[in-house]
Amino acid sequence: MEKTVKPVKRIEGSLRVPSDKSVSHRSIILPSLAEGESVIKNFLKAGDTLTTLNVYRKLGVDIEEKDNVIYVKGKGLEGLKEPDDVLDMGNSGTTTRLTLGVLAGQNFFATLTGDDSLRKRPMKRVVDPLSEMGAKVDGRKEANNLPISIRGGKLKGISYFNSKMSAQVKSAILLAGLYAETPTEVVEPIVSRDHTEKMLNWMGANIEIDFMTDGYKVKISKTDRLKPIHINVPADPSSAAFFAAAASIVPKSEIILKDVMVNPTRDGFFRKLKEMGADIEYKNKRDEAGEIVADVIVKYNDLKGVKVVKEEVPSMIDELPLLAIVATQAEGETVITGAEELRVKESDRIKAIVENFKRLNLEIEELEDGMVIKGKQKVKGGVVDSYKDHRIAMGFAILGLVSEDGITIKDADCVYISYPDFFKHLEKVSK
Ligand SMILES: O=C(O)C1=C[C@@H](OP(=O)(O)O)[C@@H](O)[C@H](O)C1
Ligand SMILES: C=C(OP(=O)(O)O)C(=O)O
Repeated sequence: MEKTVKPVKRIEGSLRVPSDKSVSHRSIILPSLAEGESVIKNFLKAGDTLTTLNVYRKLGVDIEEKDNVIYVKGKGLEGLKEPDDVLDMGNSGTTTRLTLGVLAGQNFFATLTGDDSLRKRPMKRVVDPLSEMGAKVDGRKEANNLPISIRGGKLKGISYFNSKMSAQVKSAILLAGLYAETPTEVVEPIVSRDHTEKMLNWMGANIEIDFMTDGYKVKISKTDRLKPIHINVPADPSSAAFFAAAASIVPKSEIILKDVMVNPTRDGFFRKLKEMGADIEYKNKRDEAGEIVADVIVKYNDLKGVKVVKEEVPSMIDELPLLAIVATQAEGETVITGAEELRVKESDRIKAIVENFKRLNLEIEELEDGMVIKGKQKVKGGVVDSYKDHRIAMGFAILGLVSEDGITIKDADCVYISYPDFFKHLEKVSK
C-alpha cells in the first residue's frame, strides 16, 4: 500500500496513542512463566505483539481475551511445552531475543525463524552469552541469523557487560538467569529500558537492581516461582513521539498526548525535543503500577539544531530517525553520533533516512554511526521508500505535513507492526 501525506494548516486535538510495545511483549512473556493467571489491560494489538502472543500459545500457554482484557494462564518456570513446529517470530527482534533467553532455560528443542528483515538481523549478541550459560544453539551464518535452533537445559550464571546497551540482550540474559544454578549479572554503562527487571522484581524474582555511580547493574539468581501480575499498559512514548514531532514542526499546532509512559529510560526524545526549543510539558504525572505516566502537551515553537551523543542514544534509540526528520525544520545543524545500532534494526535506519533525504533533495551527511542534518530546509515533496520499516514510514509521514506538494510513502502498511491506526490518528489531528 502506498500512502500520500499532504501539507496541513496545523495539528490540533487530543490522542491516546496505542499501548507500549516493549511492555506489551513482556506482559505476555513473563506472565507465561508465572504460577497463576495474570491480567493485562490495554495490551497493544499490533503486528509485533500479536506475534509474541501467538508464539507463547505455541509454547503451550493458555492466553485468552475477553472484553479487551488479556488473561495469561502462566505455566510456571518449568511448564512450557516443546513446540510442534518452527516458531515464526515475524518482524520482531524483541520477541526473538527475549524468547531465546526463555528457551535457554527449557529442557526441549525449538527452532525460530522470521521474515526477510528479521532473518538479516544479528542474533550472535544473544546466542554467545546464552551458549556460555550452557544452552545449545545453532543457526545460519554461524548462529548469527535465523533460522536458529536451541535446546536449553542446565545453565550456569555469567557476568556480562552490555556494551551495546541493548535492552533485548539484557532481558534475554536475565530471563535465562532465572534458571541458572549460579547468579547472573548484567552491567550497563548507561541503563537501557528497564521494563524486564522491573517486572521480574514485582513478580518476586530473586533480583537486585543497583544504580552505581559509573553505570548500572542487575543481578539475578535462580528463582523457584514467579507470581502472576495485573498490568495496565500505558501509551507508547515511541508512538507518541510522532505526534509530538508533528506539533513541534507545524506552525500554530497544539496536541495533548494522553497516558504516555515517561519512564526516564524511554523519554529521551521528548527531552531532546525540549533542548531543541520545543514547548513540551508533562501534566498530571502519576505512578501507574510502577511506571511513570503523564499527559504530554506539545505546542509549536521555533527549534534549533542539537547534538546527540552515545550516552543519550539508548533512551531515544527508536526515535532517532524521527529526530533527523525534525532537524530539517530547526535553525542550524543537528549532529547524531554513537548510533551505529540504527544499522541493525528492521532496516538500516541510517541508510533509509539518507537515501530518502536524497530522493527528496534534502541535505544530509551519512556517518558510520549517525548523521549530520542541515537545518531550515524547504521540503518540496516526492516519493520515499519505507523499506518496510514502520518507524521510517511514520517518520516520513510527519515530514509530509510540512512539505509543499506532499510525500508518498511506499509500503506504508508496515505501520501495522507497532501502530495500526497511525494514518487514521494522523488524519484526526490534521487541520
Ligand atoms: O527491549 C525492547 O523492547 C526493545 C529494545 C530496543 O532494541 P535493542 O535492545 O536492540 O536496543 C528497541 O530498539 C526495540 O524497539 C525494543
Ligand atoms: C527496533 C524495533 O523493534 P524490534 O527490535 O523488536 O524489531 C522497533 O520497534 O523500532
